[in-house]
Amino acid sequence: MSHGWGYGADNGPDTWEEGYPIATGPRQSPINIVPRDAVYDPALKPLKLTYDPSDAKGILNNGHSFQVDFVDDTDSSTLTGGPISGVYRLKQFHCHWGSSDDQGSEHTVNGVRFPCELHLVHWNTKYPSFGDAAKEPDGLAVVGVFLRIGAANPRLQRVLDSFESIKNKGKQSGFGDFDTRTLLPPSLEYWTYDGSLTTPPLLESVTWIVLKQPISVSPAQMEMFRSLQFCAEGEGVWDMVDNFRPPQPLKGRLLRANFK
Ligand SMILES: NS(=O)(=O)c1ccc2oc(=S)[nH]c2c1
Ligand SMILES: [Zn+2]
Repeated sequence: MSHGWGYGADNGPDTWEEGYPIATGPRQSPINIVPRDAVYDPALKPLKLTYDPSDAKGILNNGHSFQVDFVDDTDSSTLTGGPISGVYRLKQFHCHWGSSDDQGSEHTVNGVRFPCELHLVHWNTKYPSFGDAAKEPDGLAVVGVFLRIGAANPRLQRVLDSFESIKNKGKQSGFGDFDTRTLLPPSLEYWTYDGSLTTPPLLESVTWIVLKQPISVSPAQMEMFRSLQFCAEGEGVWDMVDNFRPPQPLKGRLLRANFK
């Protein structure tokens, strides 16, 4: 049985092209963000993120990251404005992180890697579902937030505290009443570009919205991310770390900013 994609030596990002030829496509993510190359676009609207805490459903270890899933059958948790048109619903959030504090993010800024990157995944309600939207060039919008080492972040703690119940792949537990808005930094200034999912199937359906201002995370909190496991219970010990895809070629794409 061919093992699935992952982040190991024999199934990591450099091997993904075998199963997913789009890996070398024209709008792959992540990218290295070079602020001086970003074009300020005054037509870009401010982001409007409206999240209902009661939409939080559960938290899952999917073998690649953890993800917090949301009820998405109404417009109660949405993203509007910014570079997108229409209404996108919050589906899930997850993170990517490193084995040490000097790596872990997927996007980089002037080549600088952050220890962790948060992704808030939304789908365009002009399509019937996330799965349908993920196949469309304007189907998804992911808000990326960098985490940088600093003071412990109390807003993260509720997520981190749930990790002991989802240590291994396939484990899930309830995760209700969570105000996702509290994870965002004070400033919603952003860069935006057309990209893709950063994990297989690498579909080129994502409008990326990467916030300029990071949020904080402490070294001890980063160790809690690293307590998760890639493998299922009883299948050995394989710390869930370095679950990030490195930056991909920009291939002539425009990077815009909603700030000067
Ligand atoms: N890392 S990411 O680009 O935000 C992202 C978001 C949603 C996804 O759904 C599948 S399947 N793979 C995904 C990757
Ligand atoms: Zn992601």
